[in-house]
Amino acid sequence: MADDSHELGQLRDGIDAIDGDLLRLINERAKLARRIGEIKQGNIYRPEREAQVLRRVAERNPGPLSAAAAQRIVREVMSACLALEQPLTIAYLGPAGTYSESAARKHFGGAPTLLPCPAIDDVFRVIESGNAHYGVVPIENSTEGAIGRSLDLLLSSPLQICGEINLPIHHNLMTRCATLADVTRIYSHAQSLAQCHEWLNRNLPLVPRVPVASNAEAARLAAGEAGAAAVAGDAAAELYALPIIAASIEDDPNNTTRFVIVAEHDAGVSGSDRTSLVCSAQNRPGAVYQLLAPFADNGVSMSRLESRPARGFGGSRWEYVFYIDIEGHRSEPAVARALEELRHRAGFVKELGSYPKAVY
Ligand SMILES: C=C(O[C@@H]1C=C(C(=O)O)C=C[C@H]1O)C(=O)O
Repeated sequence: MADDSHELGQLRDGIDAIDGDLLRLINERAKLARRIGEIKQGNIYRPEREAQVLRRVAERNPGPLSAAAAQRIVREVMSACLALEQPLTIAYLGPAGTYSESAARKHFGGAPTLLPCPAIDDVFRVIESGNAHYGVVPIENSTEGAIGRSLDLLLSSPLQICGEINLPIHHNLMTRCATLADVTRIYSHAQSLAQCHEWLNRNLPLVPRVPVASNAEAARLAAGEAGAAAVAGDAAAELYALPIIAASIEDDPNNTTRFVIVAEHDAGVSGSDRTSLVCSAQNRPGAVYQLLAPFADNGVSMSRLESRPARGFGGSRWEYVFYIDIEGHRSEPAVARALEELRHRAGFVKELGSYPKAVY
């Protein structure tokens, strides 16, 4: 016992010494970042540089910490360093406690001020009016498909995409009830109820499901009403201090939502990038094939193709617009050539931005 405590004491002295070194080094790093901030003009935040830093952390990580754990730590260090250069305000689809908030924190860390917006339209508006630096909006869900409003706004807004965030979506059942048997109604967003319907059918088949505006709103209601439960994420449980009585109840364990970061500019080259664009095709045979040929001809991979009704865009001439994600940055020769050829073929092309692929 005495030896044990002697060894523990030595180990803790070792940890204290390392923490001292870490603190000194982190502050040295912060001074360099601050100096870079003084030299840089305009755009302070560099998504491509942050992606490179995080990728290198995974490549060089000697363990035993997992690459993801090491990346989360460095993400927070960068977040704090960037705040010294420029305190950021990030708009997101609120209210507080939503998955959009979790996505914003995952990407920007703890330092920025987060500004919850009541609708996706408001996220675009506050950035356009200069009341936030960047915005986080959902763009597609692996189970439910595209988020139409975000696609429509990207088409009509001058904002660009400067980054993407993949967030695994884990729904939890949270309630003040002691057991499942005490739950008399379940609040959640309709999409989340749909994503958990097998679990709910199995475990709470007779309990009414009440769709509400957001998962965070569901948690707020469940916190205040006896017998009520909510299906929502960890952030909502924490915000409303609701005990989770069943975790990860989504039917598809790989359920993931992809978010994009919108800003006045897109990002520079990081070495592993994606480019998003939207274009129109006429409603005639072979039109879509014609549109896509420049990518194949230039060896550019396409990672996503989504069509949407043109909805008054471009008069009645175009029936559909196509949202296309390709691999590579618009400044890379093969991508630039493919885009140039596309411009000759499509009635309309809008580049939505080039940005680093999500790192983790
Ligand atoms: C330090 C810089 O500015 C910011 C902070 C970074 C960091 O802490 O590593 C990286 C990119 C920028 O968002 C930089 O441009 O290198």
